[in-house]
Amino acid sequence: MIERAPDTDLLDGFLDATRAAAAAVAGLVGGGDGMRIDGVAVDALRRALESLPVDGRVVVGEGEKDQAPMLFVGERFGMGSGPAIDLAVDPVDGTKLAASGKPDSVAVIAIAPRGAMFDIGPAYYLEKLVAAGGGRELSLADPIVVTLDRLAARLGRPVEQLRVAVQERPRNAATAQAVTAAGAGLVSFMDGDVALSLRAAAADGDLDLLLGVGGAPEGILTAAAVRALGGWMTARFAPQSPEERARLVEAGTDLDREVPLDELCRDDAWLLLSAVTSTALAAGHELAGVRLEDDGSAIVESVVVGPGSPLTRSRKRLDRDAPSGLPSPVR
Ligand SMILES: O=P(O)(O)OC[C@H]1O[C@](O)(COP(=O)(O)O)[C@@H](O)[C@@H]1O
Ligand SMILES: [Mn+2]
Repeated sequence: MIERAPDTDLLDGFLDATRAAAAAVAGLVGGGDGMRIDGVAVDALRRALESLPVDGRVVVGEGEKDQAPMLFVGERFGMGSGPAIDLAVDPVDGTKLAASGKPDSVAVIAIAPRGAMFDIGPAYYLEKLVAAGGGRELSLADPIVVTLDRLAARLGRPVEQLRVAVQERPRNAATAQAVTAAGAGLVSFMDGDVALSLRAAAADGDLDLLLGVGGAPEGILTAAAVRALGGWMTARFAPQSPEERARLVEAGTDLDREVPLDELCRDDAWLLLSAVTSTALAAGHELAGVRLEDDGSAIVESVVVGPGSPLTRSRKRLDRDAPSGLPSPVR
């Protein structure tokens, strides 16, 4: 879809929005106030998106489930003319990690041509399978032991050498147990499944697979990057409360259907993220968390994942007074 691909300047404009979000929360990292972090990041993102030369629409917002500040689904942004771009956004994935100064917290968006990203509707949660090295034969419908055998065969390594990330939640306990019982290495993580999913999709053996139920918006953000990383992903709805289930049923959702990567993201897409705290994305790709300098400027490390450019890194200083820079430094 080259004719509709955002040009380099536009991609950098979107990346600047995540940089502005990371820079805006720099002074709040480790301060314990996750809600404030979310609010400040949302404001900075929204402001940076306003001036982009696009006809922009938010299709996946984040924060509703936790009543956190958010960009709303359906919200329009940009100057109104230019390419029709859909946006999935999580101003800070890993808010708790940022509030406690722990790794893997990122300001993250994904962009794609209009209509390309799967509509999660009223879903808060998805069950996800994210794998390295391609593998459309891997399905959530199979027992985990079968999936691990298939992945091991595809990667040419014994199951014992596979590393499988599972978010540490009671809802994922059986999954974690099945991974361990099959003899694979379990990597439990508390939060931040966008960063962990990218590591799982990258074919470098750092992580080989991510399994379990996590946030639905994070799933769509992840899908945008998995193709470019040469990985595989599949997901299905996994409502975690009767209310969520009822909302999905009301919306006519087929809860049993597994949604493969080419439906989660139907066209070329780009994931753009800036590190709030230090974030490993693949072997040899570790982003430093945002750093505030004495003069009030912020150093932000970022990455773009997209067609033809898996994991393009950058580092940028955002001056306190720059138009697209820090809104007003928070300390
Ligand atoms: O914390 P929950 O409700 O189990 O939801 C899981 C989701 O929360 C996170 O751990 C953190 O997300 P936020 O910081 O955006 O709230 C995600 O990475 C994950 O997908
Ligand atoms: Mn999140």
